[in-house]
Parts: sequence; structure tokens; C-alpha cells
Amino acid sequence: MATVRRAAPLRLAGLASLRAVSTSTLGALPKQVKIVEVGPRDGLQNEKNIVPTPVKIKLIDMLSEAGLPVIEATSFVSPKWVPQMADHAEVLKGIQRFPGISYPVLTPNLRGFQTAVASGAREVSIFGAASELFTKKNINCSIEESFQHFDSILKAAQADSIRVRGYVSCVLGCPYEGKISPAKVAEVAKKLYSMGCYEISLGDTIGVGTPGAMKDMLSAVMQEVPVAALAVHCHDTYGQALANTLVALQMGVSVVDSSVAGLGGCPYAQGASGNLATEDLVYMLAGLGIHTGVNLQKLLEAGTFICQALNRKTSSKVAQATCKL
Ligand SMILES: CC(C)(COP(=O)([O-])OP(=O)([O-])OC[C@H]1O[C@@H](n2cnc3c(N)ncnc32)[C@H](O)[C@@H]1OP(=O)([O-])[O-])[C@@H](O)C(=O)NCCC(=O)NCCSC(=O)C[C@@](C)(O)CC(=O)[O-]
Repeated sequence: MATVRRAAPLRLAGLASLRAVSTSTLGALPKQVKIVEVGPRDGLQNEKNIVPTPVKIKLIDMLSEAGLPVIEATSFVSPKWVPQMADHAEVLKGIQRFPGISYPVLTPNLRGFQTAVASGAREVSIFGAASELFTKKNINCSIEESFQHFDSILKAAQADSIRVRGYVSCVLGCPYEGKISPAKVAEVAKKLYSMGCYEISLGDTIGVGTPGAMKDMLSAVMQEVPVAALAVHCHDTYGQALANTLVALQMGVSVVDSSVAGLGGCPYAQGASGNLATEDLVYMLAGLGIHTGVNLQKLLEAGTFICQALNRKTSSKVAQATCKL
């Protein structure tokens, strides 16, 4: 088992000097960013060995302690499709709920939505894609059929006053179709927004995007959906996640998804590696003087905890730099 020690707080003092760096040449950046922590769901769903439920609960509690405003807790999908998320109800019932923190869960269909609400969910996420083939592999239906499933969730959610977030996967490339046009991404994003999703998270599912592609895709989506309702969700397969996220911030996006220790990957997107590491995102945002409300030291401790539990090295560069692994 790898020995993962606690982060050394002293090294984090480097942030103070970074804050003094001028950001004027970077253009207008948001003053505040909402981080949506997806580690407990996206980060763990692809793990081969079943992670014990108490470990998942402790991870979420530690992330709450660290001040993440939104923590995607689990997904109410079929356990035949994603066995790792089969304990969804136990996880949602077992976590401590901190005031002001939202704990959304993924729901692919009305059945998932109803079980989620019965287990205490107050916010759910539906997940579509800009690729027909990916939609078929991921949720076993066409894009058009997925809208019908989502519509029944949105109607039920409205009746129950539950907030619904919408994902669009494959916004910068698909493992089955390759290139995806910005126009297709904009079309799916517009549809989910017009159906009632309060926020649309744009997922570079396999992390193939580069900053220019992010700019082109966002320019198209922003014609259809207000930028205030957009989030980016970058996987770091090709090491582009932080650069792509910075471009999104420069274009006015102020909601960013990330995963503690850079865990993650979609089981139906072969080759997809982890998400942008939350530690690296928080470090960059702090350096830019952008408020997140996240305590980096506590976040690093949560990353250390889950890496020890998974017997794995962290993918966060900040954690690598500040911890002796
Ligand atoms: C959507 C389905 C269910 C369709 O799956 P299906 O096989 O077409 O559906 P079905 O209605 O025929 O049901 C099959 C079995 O699943 C059961 N079932 C059906 N629904 C549920 C449910 N809600 N909860 C529990 N069980 C369920 C149902 O009862 C049945 O059980 P059986 O009768 O065979 O015993 C399936 O394809 C599925 O669960 N897919 C989920 C895949 C998934 O979780 N992918 C990862 C998340 S997406 C992602 O990671 C990308 C993202 C969001 O991070 C953004 C990005 O990076 O781009």
C-alpha cells in the first residue's frame, strides 16, 4: 500500500505571492467561481473495486468540511450498468448535510429520479450528450429519446421543487464519433436549458479539447444559453483541462466542475482519464485572486484520504508538490 502523508501546510504559503501577480493581461475574469466537486460520483464510478460505502460517506463529509459549495454525491443509475454506484441510497442517507452546500445526484430516468428523491435528494442532474453513439452507449437511447426521459424528470422535479442541472457530454470530441460540431453542442445545450435545467455543464468527456476548440465551442453555445447558466467539466486526459478551463473563465464562465485528486472517468468513454483536479483548480483560482470559499489544506487532506483508500497516487500536481508521496 502506498504511503501518502499529509500535505505540508508551509508550502501553500507560496499562494500569497502568486496573488500579487498582475492578471490584467488575462482579460476580465470572474471575481468568484462556484466549484462543483464531482469526485464522489465521476471520480469513483469507474473504479473496478467496489469502494466501501463508509469511505464514500467520509470523503463527502471531508469535502463538505473543505467548503466545496456543490458536491455531486452519487448517481441513481442501473447497478447493472455502473455497479460502483449501487449504494447510492445509503451514501445519500449517510452523509452529513452542511448548510448552504448542495448534494446533487445523477438520474438517467424517472425511476432514478423517484428513488433519488425518496433517498433525500434535493437536486438532480440529467446527462445527455452531443453525440448519438455516445448517448446510445451511455444511456442506451438516441438523443431524441433522451429528451423524452429528461422531460419526465423535469416535470416531476418541477412538481417537487427539485433543481435540475443538465450535462452535455462529448462537447469537444467523442470516443465513438470523433469530432463533434460546436453547432450540435449548442443545439443540445439549448434544448436542455429550454426544458428547464438551471445550469448546463459542458463536458469534455475524453479530455481531447484544446483552448482554441473550447473557445469555438463556447462561442456557439453562448449564442443559445446565457453564460451565467454555463459550467465547464474538463477531463485531463491530454493535460489540457486547466488551460481549457482558463479560456472558459476568460469568456465569462464562473462555474467549474472538478474532482478531488483528479479522480474520474466515464465507464462508457474508453480512455477517458480523470477530471481536472480540484486542488489544481483551487490553486490557480487563488493565484488569480478569484474567490472560491474552499480551504485548500482541508481539500488536500480529503484527496490524501481517498488516495489512501484507493491505494493510488494522486493526479493533482498541487497535491504532488505539497505532499511527500
Ligand atoms: C439509463 C439506463 C438505466 C438505461 O438502461 P436500459 O438497460 O436501457 O434500461 P431498462 O429500462 O431496460 O433497465 C435495465 C435494468 O436496469 C434497471 N434500471 C433502470 N433504471 C434504473 C435506475 N434508475 N436505477 C436502478 N435500476 C434501474 C431496470 O429495472 C432493469 O433491471 P432488470 O429488470 O434487468 O433487473 C442505463 O443505461 C444506465 O443506468 N446508464 C448509466 C450510465 C452511467 O452512469 N454513465 C456514467 C455517467 S455519465 C458521465 O460520466 C459523463 C459526465 C456526466 O460526467 C459528463 C462528462 O464527463 O462528459
